[in-house]
Amino acid sequence: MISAENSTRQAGSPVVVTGASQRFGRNTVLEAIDLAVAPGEVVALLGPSGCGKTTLLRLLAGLSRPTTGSIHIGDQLVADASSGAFVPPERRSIGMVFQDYALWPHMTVAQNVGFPLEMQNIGRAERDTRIAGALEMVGLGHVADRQPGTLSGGQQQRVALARAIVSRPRLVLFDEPLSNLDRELRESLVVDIAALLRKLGMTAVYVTHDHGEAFAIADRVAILHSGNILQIDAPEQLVGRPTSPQVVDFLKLGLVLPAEVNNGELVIGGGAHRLSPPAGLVNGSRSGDLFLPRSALMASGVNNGARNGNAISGTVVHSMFRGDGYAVQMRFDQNIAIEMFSATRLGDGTVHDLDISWDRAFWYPHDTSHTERTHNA
Ligand SMILES: Nc1ncnc2c1ncn2[C@@H]1O[C@H](COP(=O)(O)OP(=O)(O)OP(=O)(O)O)[C@@H](O)[C@H]1O
Repeated sequence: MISAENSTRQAGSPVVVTGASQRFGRNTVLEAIDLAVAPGEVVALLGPSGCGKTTLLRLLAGLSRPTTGSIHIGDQLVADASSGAFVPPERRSIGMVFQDYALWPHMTVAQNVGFPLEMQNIGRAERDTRIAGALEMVGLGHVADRQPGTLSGGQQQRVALARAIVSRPRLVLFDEPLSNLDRELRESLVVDIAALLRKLGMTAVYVTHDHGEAFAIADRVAILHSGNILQIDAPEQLVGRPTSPQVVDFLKLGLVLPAEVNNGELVIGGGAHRLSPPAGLVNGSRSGDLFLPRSALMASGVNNGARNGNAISGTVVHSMFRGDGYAVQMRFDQNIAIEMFSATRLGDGTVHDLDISWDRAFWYPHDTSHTERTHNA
């Protein structure tokens, strides 16, 4: 159990990234990223493999230089592509926690945790007090004299966390820190890390590809896709008001159906489905993506062949028992499927109508003259 009850609250620094891009040869991995992290704020970078999360973290750490743009940590300009200014990692006052713990096996836990303080030439007595304090905070005061190799994975990651915070850095960076741990341990440790960061008021950037982890730890989550930040918002806002179909798709929030608008009707899949949206939802555009969150869809029974503009029919791929009901995979088109919850098993291959609550639907117009997404609430 991590405890921060006796620590003094300290504020981390703000971080401002302006127009930062990263190119490797002809490959642009990050495109003109703007990101502002407030003092004491925890921001998660969430996105699929290869979207540029670690690359952005490495820029913040000073492990690589941006091709364009600049980065401030607090008042310090730590990287600026146009002037060539660059502050190396050891002079940025940052703590880092990696996926593989990166502890020194030949040192004791206390020596590992005290290493950043030694680098800062902090005297022995002060060092010992701070090491003991940091180990206490991560609930590992009793293993100070052990070697990391004799500890469990979860304990080793707590040692790495103690080492990252012991020198009271301005910013703590996490790169998929829980990926090597089993699910139960991940869930408990993420809650503990979040509590510790909040107690200490530390600014943190946390890279993960796990939605649950990002939502549990972050004040705001940035969704990265192909080197761009698609949306950065509080978890509730991301789920409740996604600003693009890509965000919906990545977070698996429901059904995204590309549609043409014809005489007020939404024509989907070349006419396979025809829906009658309420006035105002599609707002005069000719085509777009209709987003129906799971909460906007309710199974209303086996389709009887009749056309209903307020329901969409899908074919059950399979129903899987999940203890409190069934996870049902439904297919609407060759490439469009979602997983839904049903209290009863729905027969494989049967066609069901899903009633649409239009007040929960979103519309993302394709037409450039209608770039705002609309929501019918
Ligand atoms: N030093 C490098 N030279 C060339 N390409 C690189 C270099 N570092 C990263 N890349 C490329 O940049 C892209 C983004 O990599 P990055 O590690 O930032 O992704 P990520 O989102 O962290 O992915 P993952 O979740 O798999 O770690 C990848 O296509 C990767 O191959």
